[in-house]
Amino acid sequence: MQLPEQFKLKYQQLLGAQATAFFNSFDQPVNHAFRINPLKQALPTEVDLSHPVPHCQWGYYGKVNGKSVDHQSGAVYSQEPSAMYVGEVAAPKTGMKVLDLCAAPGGKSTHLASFLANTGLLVSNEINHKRAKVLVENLERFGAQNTMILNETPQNLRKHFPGYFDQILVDAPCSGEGMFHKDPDAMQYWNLDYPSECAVRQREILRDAVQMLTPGGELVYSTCTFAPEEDEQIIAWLLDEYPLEMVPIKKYDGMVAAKPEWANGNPAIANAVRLFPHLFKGEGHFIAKLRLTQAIKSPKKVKVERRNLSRDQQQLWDDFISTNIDQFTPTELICFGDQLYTLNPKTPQLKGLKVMRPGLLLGTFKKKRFEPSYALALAIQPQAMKKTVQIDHHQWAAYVHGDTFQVVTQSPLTKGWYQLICNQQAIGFGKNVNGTIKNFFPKGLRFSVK
Ligand SMILES: C[S@@+](CC[C@H](N)C(=O)[O-])C[C@H]1O[C@@H](n2cnc3c(N)ncnc32)[C@H](O)[C@@H]1O
Repeated sequence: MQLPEQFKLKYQQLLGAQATAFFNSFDQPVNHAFRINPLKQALPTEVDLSHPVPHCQWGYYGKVNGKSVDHQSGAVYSQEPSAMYVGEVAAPKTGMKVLDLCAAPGGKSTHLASFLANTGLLVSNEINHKRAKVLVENLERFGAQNTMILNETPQNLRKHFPGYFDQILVDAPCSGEGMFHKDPDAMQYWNLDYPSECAVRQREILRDAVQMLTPGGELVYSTCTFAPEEDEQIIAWLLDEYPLEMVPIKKYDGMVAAKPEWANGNPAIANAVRLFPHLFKGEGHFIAKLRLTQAIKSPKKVKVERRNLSRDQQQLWDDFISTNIDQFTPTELICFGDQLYTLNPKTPQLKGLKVMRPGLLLGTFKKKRFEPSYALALAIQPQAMKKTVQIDHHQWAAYVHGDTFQVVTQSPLTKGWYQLICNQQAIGFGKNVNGTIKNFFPKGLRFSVK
């Protein structure tokens, strides 16, 4: 690969004897991997689970077919091996309130949701609207029930959530040197000054992030770049500027300590970790974990959002639940227009925020009926449903293409909603009308399986 000349000079100086191996790693095959989704009870069946990633409990080396049941049902999430270590370092505890500040397309958010296991609250935020839509798709497919998705600037979030979160992940926009290998186009933005320009933005984001941490709260900072300006030097600045202490990170084989000598020499920086592609089977990452030792912003008393359903809406939802689902009792509900969502009882008032999803989208009220959402179908375990129907791969292909299809069962199916199951995974809702399953797969997600 033709790396920028100044990039080579810079890393020749920084890495010395290791530089050649580092440059050669850009000519090696890309490392593919995926995580399995612990929120789904059944294991994926179309991927190879014989090569586990040592540093990620749900990680496996290998490729996922984007047009497979495993992918469409959210049973797997493609993620390169070094990016997987970010979620593993964060490892939020169940019940925590967690913010993923730079979240799209959702690799780390889905990983955080795996740890939270439908407890606590995950606020998954993306500043770019187009990317925020992809984030919604990926989180809904993953089936996380406790996630609010926002499309906000860090500055605006800071005003709504002072001192609020137990953990914040800043997977920062960066110069992306670790992407050059997979996507050589990423090189076109690079010049010698680019890392320092990115560092200005990273400091801005972090200034807002630390103010949203509760005392004792954790800040995880990561980049997919090798540039010390965006890695060690950012951590040095954070330690100088704020009451933060480093939390040591376990270094698996091939991972190395961050380099204090590439910043101001503060030895605490070595608690952070570097994943270099010539030493480790992955594209490369920098990860640091810090803890806030004293309050920066005293949390103001947060006014929480309130349930706002009309009596008719409540009745329609209760009827839907009693006919269709055995085990699902969201504590709070909220209507946005005619759409019904779960609402975490700790959710602060949402006025003034660009909300993509206040919680799990349950469905839509349409005149005198309730239509369940695709997101709900993917968030409920088949075992918790009253009515499911097994479909084969041909019927699945018809479903994801947007077609109706027939089902033949020993005793005829009753009228109404069914969760459709293929390879033991929930893949959506269908409505049975005389043996024909009407299709409710969202139009924007349809695809054809060749
Ligand atoms: C490295 S990517 C995040 C990848 C994501 N965490 C994942 O694992 O899928 C960084 C994200 O930061 C967003 N971003 C760009 N400028 C930002 C800013 N000023 N504040 C917050 N986020 C920003 C980008 O749109 C991008 O989606």
